[in-house]
Amino acid sequence: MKAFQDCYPMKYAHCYGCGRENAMGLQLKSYWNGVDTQAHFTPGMQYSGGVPGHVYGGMIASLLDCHGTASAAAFACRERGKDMTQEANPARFVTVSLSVNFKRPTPQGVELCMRAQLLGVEGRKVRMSLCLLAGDQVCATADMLAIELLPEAP
Ligand SMILES: CCCCCCCCCCCCCCCC(=O)SCCNC(=O)CCNC(=O)[C@H](O)C(C)(C)COP(=O)(O)OP(=O)(O)OC[C@H]1O[C@@H](n2cnc3c(N)ncnc32)[C@H](O)[C@@H]1OP(=O)(O)O
Repeated sequence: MKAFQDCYPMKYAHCYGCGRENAMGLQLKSYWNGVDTQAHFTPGMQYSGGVPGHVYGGMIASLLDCHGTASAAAFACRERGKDMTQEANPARFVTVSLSVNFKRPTPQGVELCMRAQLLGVEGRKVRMSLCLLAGDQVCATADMLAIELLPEAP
């Protein structure tokens, strides 16, 4: 299965969180999970929060952010009757609003799962509900608004 981020043109493949061309980055990969989307990632021990054994909150926000923008593009393509993974130049989205609710400490040393659910597409706007799980425990939830970038001038 092709990851959403692997569909970004080379020019947009350098994001710290999800760019496949960023060797120092996280290289997050997002996929369909039925009608929703998901991604998995195990943060290294350097992403410790203040409490030993707990993941840094900024890392949690980054994982939700990058999974969210990729999901926004996939959801928007689907709403338009297209398959993002088959598009040569798919829609490109950026985050304008991300509100994270840290519900419980996120443990280090385990694979985390990020999920996104579409709430609605309105023109260039995609609203989503996201969550981050460790095993079956929801550690964080988020509301996100992503906006589609206008097509580049030739
Ligand atoms: C920058 C990178 C480029 C490359 C992209 C490549 C993409 C493929 C790689 C993806 C990689 C993933 C990356 C990880 C996720 C990030 O971290 S993205 C980086 C963080 N986000 C940003 O830097 C976004 C900064 N903001 C912007 O660039 C511009 O405000 C935007 C979003 C392009 C919109 O500007 P615009 O095209 O001039 O549109 P504008 O008319 O201002 O707004 C359109 C609509 O959005 C609404 N809106 C705009 N901003 C907001 C806001 N902050 N809150 C609420 N509503 C808003 C407006 O009210 C308007 O609504 P309507 O009036 O249509 O109802």
